[in-house]
Amino acid sequence: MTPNNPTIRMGRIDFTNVWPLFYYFPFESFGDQLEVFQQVPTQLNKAMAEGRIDIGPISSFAYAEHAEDYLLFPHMSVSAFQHVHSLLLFHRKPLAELEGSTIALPTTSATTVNLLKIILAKYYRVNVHYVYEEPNLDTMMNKADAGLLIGDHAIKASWEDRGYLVTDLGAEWTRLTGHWMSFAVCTIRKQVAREQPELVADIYKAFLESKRKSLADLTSLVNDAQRLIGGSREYWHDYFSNLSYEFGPKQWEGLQLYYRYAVELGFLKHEVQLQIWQDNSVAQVTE
Ligand SMILES: C=C(O[C@@H]1C=C(C(=O)O)C=C[C@H]1O)C(=O)O
Repeated sequence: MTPNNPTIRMGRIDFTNVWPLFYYFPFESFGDQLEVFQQVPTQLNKAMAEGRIDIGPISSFAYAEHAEDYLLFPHMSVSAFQHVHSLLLFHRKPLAELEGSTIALPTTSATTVNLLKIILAKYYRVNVHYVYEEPNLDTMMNKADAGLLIGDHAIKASWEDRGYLVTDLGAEWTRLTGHWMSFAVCTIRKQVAREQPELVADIYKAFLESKRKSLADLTSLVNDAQRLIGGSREYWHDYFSNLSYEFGPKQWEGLQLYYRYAVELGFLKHEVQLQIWQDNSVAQVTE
């Protein structure tokens, strides 16, 4: 990497939920200034932590673990107020009766596994045993009493009725707290924001433009999702319309509550300040 030909390494979540941020992103116009790595969230979280990528959406839980090194892009996230439709716990018994159960967690998720732990510990007060598994519902349910899936794995599993109870963790969070929840946030490594402010600003603007265009007319995204993943056009239209890609005060408030609970339960080592990227400067969100 030289100052004349800087390259930024971008992560792209390998799930449909982020499509609006990337669908109209003009990759060609950035040429070799941009390298893209498409992976599931936990792989991106790790790549970001190890300095192998510089920018892109990661689990909001992973931001909290490295908040001193990253900034958050405003107006970009994968958030919801109530149902998400792709963060699902499949279980044989009601949540309140899970005491002593084994729950299989997917190796793909950081935010939602901790959200489930928070909900069960704080609100249901059940002690359970967690095991990590590849995101396959049949394997999970063979080994455990409940299985959590996220992203497209959750969506596909939700289309087949295996007779399990299904809890949407976004809906459950909002029902219990009255708050929004942001599952993925868009981060930029502070050092890269400092060293390559213009390229970073151009990438940010391109993300916002992709989001604007995608949400203004979902037709192409819906058709592609149906063709590549299945389901109905109505399903995908509702799925994209129901998610929120905004990241502003309402989402910050929900996320800060999640972080506070995560600290309280020992899942995070210390309190988290949200540091928001701005063109050439940084704003800190205080409560
Ligand atoms: C809405 C979703 O949010 C996600 C959940 C994540 C997590 O649990 O760590 C990370 C990124 C997003 O993919 C989803 O996966 O469907």
